[in-house]
Amino acid sequence: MTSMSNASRPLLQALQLTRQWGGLKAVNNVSLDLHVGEVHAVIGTNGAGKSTLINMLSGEVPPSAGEVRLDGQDISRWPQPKRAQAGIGRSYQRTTIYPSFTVLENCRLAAQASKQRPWAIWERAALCSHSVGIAQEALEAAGLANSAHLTAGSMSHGQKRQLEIAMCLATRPRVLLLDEPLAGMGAEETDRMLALLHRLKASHAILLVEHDMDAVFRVADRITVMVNGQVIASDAPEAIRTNPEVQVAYLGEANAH
Ligand SMILES: Nc1ncnc2c1ncn2[C@@H]1O[C@H](COP(=O)(O)OP(=O)(O)OP(=O)(O)O)[C@@H](O)[C@H]1O
Repeated sequence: MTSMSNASRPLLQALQLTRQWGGLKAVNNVSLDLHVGEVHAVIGTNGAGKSTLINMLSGEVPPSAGEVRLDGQDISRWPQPKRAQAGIGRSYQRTTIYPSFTVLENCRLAAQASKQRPWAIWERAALCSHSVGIAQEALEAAGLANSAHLTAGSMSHGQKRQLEIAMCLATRPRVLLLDEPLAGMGAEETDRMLALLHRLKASHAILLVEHDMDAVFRVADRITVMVNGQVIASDAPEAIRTNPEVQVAYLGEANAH
């Protein structure tokens, strides 16, 4: 079955989202749905508005117009921490790990930061066994259980990106907003990450912004194509591959490089 037949209620929805920077509409009237069980990829040329779209879904950038709904509830005015509490997790293009801490410590800090426990600042961090438990679960899910005691800075680029996903999982999200998780990865690291995304989609709704087209077509259940802030197509991968407008606007250009 393709995503075309997905009749479940979307977990996260963008409804006619627009973000204007001065005279530029970086995101222009974009609507899309994220469902548990699906990887929904958003592709487009540099500056198409993909990161701005993610930032509006995660709460880092307020929309100029339109709505974000979680479980049918309008969360457009919720700040980023409240959205994270409600289950919207995201990874960034840049690396956000602490290189001198261990893999487990990085994950535990992410777990702790996501909880509203103002008094926790007085606890010895290592004693916070609840967070350690969550961190270990996240490392297990991300395939890093055996690397828990490595110093994060000593890991390969691919493992660091896996750690970022683990840190995101440690916040116990239901939605994963992933901004170029495959950037700079070799073939083997890419395979590992795609297998991870495939596993995670069973229990998460995943939005994937990614430039690696081969990878996108391997893992996505639905692909939305953006050009100059607007959606020009949103469909199952095979329909996107053969869509003439997409080929002219994007895939042709991508193939030409
Ligand atoms: N804070 C900002 N202030 C002004 N303009 C911005 C800001 N953030 C993004 N833009 C502009 O909005 C447009 C969309 O940028 P965005 O980063 O969302 O694109 P993108 O599709 O993620 O690009 P890339 O693939 O290069 O990451 C670009 O023209 C960019 O210069």
